[in-house]
Order: sequence, then structure tokens, then C-alpha cells
Amino acid sequence: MILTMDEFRKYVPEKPTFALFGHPIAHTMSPELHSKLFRASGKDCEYFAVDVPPEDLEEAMRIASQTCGGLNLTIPHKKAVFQYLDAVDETAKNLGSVNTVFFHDGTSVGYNTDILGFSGSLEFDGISVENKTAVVCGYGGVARVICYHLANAGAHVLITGRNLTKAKALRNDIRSYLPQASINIMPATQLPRATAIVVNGTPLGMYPNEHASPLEKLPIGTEYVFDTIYNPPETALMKLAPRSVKTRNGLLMLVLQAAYAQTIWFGTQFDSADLTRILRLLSGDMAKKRLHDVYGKQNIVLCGFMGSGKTTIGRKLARALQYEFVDMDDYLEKREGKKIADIFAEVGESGFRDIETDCAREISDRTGCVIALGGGAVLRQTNVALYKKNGLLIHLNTPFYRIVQNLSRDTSRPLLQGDKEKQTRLLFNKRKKIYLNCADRSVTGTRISEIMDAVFRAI
Ligand SMILES: Nc1ncnc2c1ncn2[C@@H]1O[C@H](COP(=O)(O)OP(=O)(O)O)[C@@H](O)[C@H]1O
Ligand SMILES: O=C(O)C1=C[C@@H](OP(=O)(O)O)[C@@H](O)[C@H](O)C1
Ligand SMILES: [Mg+2]
Repeated sequence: MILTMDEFRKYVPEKPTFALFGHPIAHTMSPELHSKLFRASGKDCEYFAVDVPPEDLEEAMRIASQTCGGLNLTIPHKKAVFQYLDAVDETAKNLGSVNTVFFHDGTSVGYNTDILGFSGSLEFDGISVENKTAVVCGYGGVARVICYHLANAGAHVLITGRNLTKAKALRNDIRSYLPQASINIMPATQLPRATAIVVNGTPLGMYPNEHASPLEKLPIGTEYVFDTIYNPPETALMKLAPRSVKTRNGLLMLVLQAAYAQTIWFGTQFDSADLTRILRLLSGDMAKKRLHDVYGKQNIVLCGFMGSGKTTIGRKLARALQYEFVDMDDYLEKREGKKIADIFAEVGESGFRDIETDCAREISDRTGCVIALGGGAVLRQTNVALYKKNGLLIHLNTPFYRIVQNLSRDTSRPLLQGDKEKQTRLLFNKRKKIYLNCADRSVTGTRISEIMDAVFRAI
């Protein structure tokens, strides 16, 4: 929910209330995120965003001190709010940035949980930065938070960007608070090979300019890439990383800064299972939004080899996105009133494929669905076009050994009778290229949760 200043002036709280102030504020995910965190900790609270123009901040702070338990602040208020606070925590003071306010006992205290969101993300991913070389792209507000944490945690920080004068100003500023810090500026073309941590604190690569990247290539020694951007979920910078390099987008930092704000307000400690679940829900919200806004599609359609997990993962994706789930094999069996094996026995594979095409025609106009296809449903170009009309076609490129495990107890698939492993291998090799060629995206993973995350990331 987003309130105007006028609505905020008239607002009468009925339960403990928290708010986000910003301007502009239309695209914030904070209200849904905080609601999810309240639910996880069993709290009945209100959280909404208020569009507060800079000239109204003083009045908004006065109203909040009477109606709210706490606040979050975003652009352009993180610095301006200092003048309306009774006290500011040391780190927030050094950073010159407050994103969380706690009202209690008639006083207002400012904190910065963005930095905790970043340090918490590194901890979540098991990344230690001590004595490692870390490059930070950018010198704006978020880059400052990141440089401060990295320098404080003992990394050798290099700030890079188009304007090295601005980078130098940030370096000097951080040195004045952390005199022991190892922090320097460096042109992007001269980064040492041993740079292990790469962080993007610039908006380069953010939707809609998704091809932009703050670096053209990653240093050879890169071990971890952190991008503060989360739309798209996999940025151009993250795409530069080879598979062996762990990457992380900014959504976890967003979740953690909100969780730490609630720790300040209530003392709540969230366990990592809750945080992981909330992160996945938010990734799903983002995927849904991007499916419409970026791709102009209304369905997610899963293709891939038998046993790659289309039915299982499709059902879970539909639940996470609150979409309807349609399994095309089920649909076809219900329509015909027969099992697939019996259809194969009666009319052969080509008869079965004709029925599949009829089903594709019937389903192709639907919207708001996750559709799991049968393994052979994309063998005909007609079907591919029908499913792509409203849907983003995603190939589950599950490794062969996992497919064999998934199919090991199965006897229902008519194409896999006889010497099962050999049959499967032959058909798998024949089909793999077909899936890769027809799909809009191809995702790989072995665990179900890992594949789900990969699907969200791919959108
Ligand atoms: N990644 C996975 N890890 C463990 N089991 C899986 C995985 N993917 C699928 N399965 C299991 O394998 C079997 C076949 O999966 P299914 O979703 O029916 O595949 P498909 O629809 O692609 O043929 C099911 O019993 C399912 O629970
Ligand atoms: O690959 C195939 O040609 C087939 C895959 C099956 O679906 P799953 O991929 O869900 O097993 C089912 O449509 C039929 O047995 C044919
Ligand atoms: Mg299936």
C-alpha cells in the first residue's frame, strides 16, 4: 500500500504501524517484504509506504513519531533525516545514511541496516573477505555502505568507476573514519588478477538497461560476485562469472536489511530457513512481474526430457506464484479418458502426437498458468508456437544422471520399455538439442529447490 502525504496526515493506526518514506516510491517491494517478515514472526502489524516529498519530511517525521513504531527511509531521505532524529548509531553516522528509525520512550534513534544487509549476505554465502582484494564499482550511497563494511572487515578494497575523482572522495572519506583501512582507487582496466570479490554498487545493468555492466570482464581470480541490483535477477555482471564462481544479486540484501530493521524494532531474530523461504517468495514476485513487464507473457511453460522434473517443479512453481498448474499429460489423459500407455498401444506414437497438438491448441489461449509439458510436446514446431504465444518456454536441462534416478522406479512411460537406461540415453542424446533450440531459457540444477531458484533467476 502506498499513501500520499494527505492520506498519511489522516491515517489513524489500529495496530502497531511502520512505514517507509521515499520519493519517488512507486516501485518499492518493502510493504510486501515486511508483511512476509511479520507473518513469519507471528506479528500483527501494519506497514505501508508514504510518498514524502523532501519539503514534507519534517512534518512526516513529526506525524510518524506519534503514529509509528519505526520507519524505513529511502531516496532522497537517508541523509536529510538526521536533523529530525534525537540520536544516530555510530556506523550510520559514519556512513552519513540512516535507513531505519526506532521510536521508543519518546525518542527517535537512527540506524543503518543496509550495511547489515550486505554483511549478512556475505555471511549467508559463507564468504570471508579478510585479507582478500575486493573491487567495488561505484561511489554512490550503496557503494559507500559496501566499501565501509569491506574495509572494516579487513579486505583490501579497490574502488573503481568512470569518475575516479568521485572514487577518491569516497576513499578519503572512509579513511577518515577507518584510518587503518586498506582502501584505494583503481581504473577498471588495471584490477589485479588476484581480485577475489567483485561488487557492483552502480545502477549499471538495472532494468531496462540490462546489457550494461560496470566491468567488461572479471579478474581471473574472482571467487564471488555480488550485485546490489535484483531486477534483473541475473545481471550482465553476474553473467560474466564462470559456473564455478558464486554469484548473488541484491534481493538477499534487501530481505536482510528489512529483517534487521525488525530486529531493531522488536528484537526478532529470523532463522535462515525463514529468510530463505521469504527470499524465494520475493524472487517469485519478481519473476511474475518480469514475465509481464519484460517478456509480455502470462504463462510459464516447462519443457525437457522425461523425468527432468517438469511436473514436480511446475506444481511447486505454480504454488509459489499463485498461478494455476496444468500438467499436459494429465490434461490429455483426462480428455481422452485413457492412460498414455493405452493411447500409445492403440494409436501409436504418431496418434498420440496428434492428440498432443489438439491439446496444445486448447490450452494456448490460457493465461496465469504454469504448464508442464510432456517430454515430446515440443517435437512439433506447431506446438512450440502455440505454447510460446502466451508463455515463456523454459527448458529444465536436468543432468542425465539425475534423470536416470528420477525415472528409476517408473514403469508408466511407454517410450522407455525394454533396456531402460540404454533407451533413455539414446533418446536423451537425440532430444537435447531440440529442447535447447526451442526454449527461451534453459536452466540446470539437481535439487528441486535449486532448479526452482534457477527458473526464477532465468526470467
Ligand atoms: N530434482 C529432483 N530431485 C529429486 N527427485 C526429483 C527431482 N525432479 C523430479 N524428481 C522425482 O522424479 C520423478 C519424475 O519427475 P517428474 O516431475 O514426473 O518429471 P517429468 O514431468 O519431467 O517427467 C518424480 O517422482 C519426482 O518426484
Ligand atoms: O518424452 C516423451 O515423448 C513423452 C513424455 C511423457 O511425459 P513426461 O516428460 O512428463 O514424462 C509423456 O508425454 C509420454 O510418455 C511421451
Ligand atoms: Mg510430467
